[in-house]
Amino acid sequence: MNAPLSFGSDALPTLAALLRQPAVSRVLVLTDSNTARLCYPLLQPHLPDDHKLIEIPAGEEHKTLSTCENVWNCLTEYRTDRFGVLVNLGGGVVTDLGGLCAALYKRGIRCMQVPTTLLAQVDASVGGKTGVDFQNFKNQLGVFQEPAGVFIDPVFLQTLDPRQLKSGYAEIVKHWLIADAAAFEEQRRQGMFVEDWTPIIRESVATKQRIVEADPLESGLRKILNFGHTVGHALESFLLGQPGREVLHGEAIAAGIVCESWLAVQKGLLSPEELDKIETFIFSVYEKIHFVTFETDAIAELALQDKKNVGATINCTLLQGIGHAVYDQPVTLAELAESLRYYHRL
Ligand SMILES: NC(=O)c1ccc[n+]([C@@H]2O[C@H](COP(=O)([O-])OP(=O)(O)OC[C@H]3O[C@@H](n4cnc5c(N)ncnc54)[C@H](O)[C@@H]3O)[C@@H](O)[C@H]2O)c1
Ligand SMILES: O=C(O)C(=O)C[C@@H](O)[C@H](O)[C@H](O)COP(=O)(O)O
Ligand SMILES: [Zn+2]
Repeated sequence: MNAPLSFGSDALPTLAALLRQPAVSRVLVLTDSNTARLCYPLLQPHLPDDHKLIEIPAGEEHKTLSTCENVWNCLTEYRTDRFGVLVNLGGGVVTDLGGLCAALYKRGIRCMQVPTTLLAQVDASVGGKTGVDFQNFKNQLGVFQEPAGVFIDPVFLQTLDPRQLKSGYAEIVKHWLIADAAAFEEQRRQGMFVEDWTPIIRESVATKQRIVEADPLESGLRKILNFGHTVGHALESFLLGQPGREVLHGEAIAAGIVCESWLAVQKGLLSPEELDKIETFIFSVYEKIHFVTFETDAIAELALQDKKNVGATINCTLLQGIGHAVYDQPVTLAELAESLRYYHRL
């Protein structure tokens, strides 16, 4: 079941009321170095006076087990008991990592997600996937654990830089492509022009919640939420830890969307005209990610660690027409590498 979700200007007051209940022994707030500065001042008036702060460095490179250890050190030093509540205030790195820290500390304490990036508001804070990267493989360690609540207030987006907004937008586009052809068509016609994110966030969250509700542990249908991620994660992993070449999660997923749409055309699931619409739209928003052709095999091989695989079979989620996705579509390493070469040539 999806966690209770509170949206808009009600979100933080609702959180405040929950944190003041007697069943909460202590409130701990997890931030990264940016959200400590830019988002905590908005949350602070809603917190009990005796809350404690835990800060981690910002960035995907810190989404690791060693950062978790620092968080667990702090929880332990503050003598947090099982009735402590961890409030994760940040983007997807903080909500994923904080979710995992809460799930494992003393076999599980409650956490509340307060997402502060567009990406975390429409995707990462919803659905209970927690995790950290390991050996640069994305979310290699993690558990499914729903938070005690999700509190989405678009006010946090006011300080977010445009590159981060675009990164989050990729997951919105993914939701349209797998489940809402009409919304994709509307955005395609007007370009990425958004005056008010609020209705778009609401819609996107509702799409994700519907899918998660049907298959919370990803035994089937939920795999459609992973569209763009077989290639996208491989690309993100490949570039992670190469100074100056790192890309944001959503940027990698935008590239993955193009590659996997091309794969769908090869399998006769998507028409060339639909592929053209998708890639024209993607390139109207995102710059091309640079790699050289001789790197394509190495990038493709990283997909051997994808969580949708069974044994040596790489299972992709592909579009069967815009607005509809099918999961467990086997693809070969050679096909994945070819899709990257197609992207490279565009
Ligand atoms: N669990 C899931 O279902 C799920 C879904 C999608 C993505 N993810 C994960 O989410 C992560 C990406 O999340 P992200 O894009 O939010 O990145 P992020 O958490 O790194 O945040 C991006 C940057 O924005 C800063 N920031 C956060 N809120 C801000 C604000 N309001 N104003 C100014 N700066 C702010 C952060 O400090 C960081 O520097 C990836 O690790 C990805 O794997 C998880
Ligand atoms: O919620 C899901 O399910 C997703 O796949 C959403 C993705 O956008 C997200 O990036 C997720 O973290 C990927 O999960 P993984 O299982 O491929 O690590
Ligand atoms: Zn994603």
